[in-house]
Amino acid sequence: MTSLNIRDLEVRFGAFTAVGGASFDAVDGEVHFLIGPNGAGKTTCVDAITGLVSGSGSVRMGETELLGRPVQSIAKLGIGRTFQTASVFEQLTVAQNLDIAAGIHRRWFSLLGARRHLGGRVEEALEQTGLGDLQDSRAGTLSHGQKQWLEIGMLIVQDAQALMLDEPVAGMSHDERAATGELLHRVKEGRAVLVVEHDMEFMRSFASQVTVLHQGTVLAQGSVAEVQEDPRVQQVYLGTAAMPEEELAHA
Ligand SMILES: Nc1ncnc2c1ncn2[C@@H]1O[C@H](COP(=O)(O)OP(=O)(O)OP(=O)(O)O)[C@@H](O)[C@H]1O
Repeated sequence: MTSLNIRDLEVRFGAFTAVGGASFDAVDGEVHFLIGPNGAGKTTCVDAITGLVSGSGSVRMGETELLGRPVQSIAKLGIGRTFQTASVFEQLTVAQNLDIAAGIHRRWFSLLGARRHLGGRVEEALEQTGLGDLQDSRAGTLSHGQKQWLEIGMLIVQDAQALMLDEPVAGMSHDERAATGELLHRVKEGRAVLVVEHDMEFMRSFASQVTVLHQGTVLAQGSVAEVQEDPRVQQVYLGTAAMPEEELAHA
């Protein structure tokens, strides 16, 4: 069972404290949303978990402490991450992108050559992401949403045990958002999924657990209903221009 346990996480940039002692758990079987107004420290938390910035406190995956390890070491331990802008090889096909992510060591000309038998994890990723019909399409021809799914597939083939997704549905159509939410619920089995998100409708529809950050600290945690009913959460969102008007109506 994969469990990410974040305790008293603190990240400073010079004299400024971006994350001031945040604690929360992301466990497998749940899609855990990290929400909060602009500048709350969401991305900085993920940066600290994945080793991009230094932090103090503790981030454990099982018994393993992640803080203090370099980025590559954390990735090798099975912490995968996507960014808002998908980074896929646009000239290569969907299957070739997955092959490369899976670390199949072959010469480039053989990667670019004729179709061959796909590995089991690649097949699994194609099935989970729903990209099976597009496996021979160049990644550059995919829609924005499909590229994000391919990136998630690339984490699946790397056998990532914990997925950190930074605003995965930004710029997606309504249908792509729904498909992404369903994808996250497929991949959450056996994996911890942590989603940084501003889209409150998406969060309400697909969050198993929610942590609300505000000014670098945890304001509230719980189910969607619990955090929505929390007066402190309502105050933070109603007292800020960080959410679009239609979202304020729901907050
Ligand atoms: N490298 C850095 N140097 C200095 N300050 C930083 C750095 N990175 C982030 N910050 C500051 O830390 C705070 C938290 O930023 P962070 O990006 O984590 O917030 P966020 O909740 O992800 O916001 P958003 O939703 O707008 O992306 C912000 O005030 C930001 O300006």
